[in-house]
Amino acid sequence: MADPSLISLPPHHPQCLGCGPDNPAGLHLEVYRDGDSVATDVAFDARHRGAPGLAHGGAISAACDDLFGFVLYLVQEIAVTRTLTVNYLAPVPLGQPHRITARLQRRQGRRLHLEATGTGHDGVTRFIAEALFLVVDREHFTPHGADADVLAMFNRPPEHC
Ligand SMILES: CCCCC/C=C\C/C=C\C/C=C\C/C=C\CCCC(=O)SCCNC(=O)CCNC(=O)[C@H](O)C(C)(C)COP(=O)(O)OP(=O)(O)OC[C@H]1O[C@@H](n2cnc3c(N)ncnc32)[C@H](O)[C@@H]1OP(=O)(O)O
Repeated sequence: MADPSLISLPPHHPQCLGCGPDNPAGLHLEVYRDGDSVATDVAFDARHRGAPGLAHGGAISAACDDLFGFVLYLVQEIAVTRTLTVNYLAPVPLGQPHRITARLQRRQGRRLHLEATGTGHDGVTRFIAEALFLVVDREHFTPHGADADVLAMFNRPPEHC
């Protein structure tokens, strides 16, 4: 993503399936903030194959889910996926870059309603996603090993995102 007005966001942690640079099985998403939205360019490869030549729906879903996890930086809340719905509008060919853009659609108390769109560089929108994330407290994660540094990233002032 070459636009210098976009702000790079840090990965959730180095081993994250979606964005962790040190996860050998990961998607290695690099995510940017663009105003109230977040975006990533992803080209699914042979590791993400579903039907021959095409991306697996689960890989697409994982990319959307992880990107929604970056909207949390803007909302400044810690939340987890309760529901995730992907509409697969058209097959996603391997090796073709797609831009996924996500944002908060609305908030109702603990409920964060999120939406995303995945569009190829050819201009074709091939998938859209909606998710319900529920805000949780830090104790949701701490028994499983999340440390304070990771958790603090979700509560930084927005100007630092
Ligand atoms: C996302 C990142 C979070 C960051 C955390 C920070 C550090 C962790 C370390 C690193 C993170 C790294 C990577 C992850 C980043 C991104 C990945 C993408 C995100 C994920 O991959 S994340 C994993 C998958 N995810 C889960 O592992 C969740 C498992 N699940 C639960 O842990 C519980 O399920 C929980 C806590 C979610 C809720 O449990 P609960 O008991 O607190 O809440 P409850 O069920 O009572 O619902 C409360 C209110 O929501 C309403 N409600 C419920 N369902 C509804 C529906 N479908 N439609 C409309 N309303 C609904 C109810 O009606 C009620 O409403 P009311 O309050 O008005 O009564």
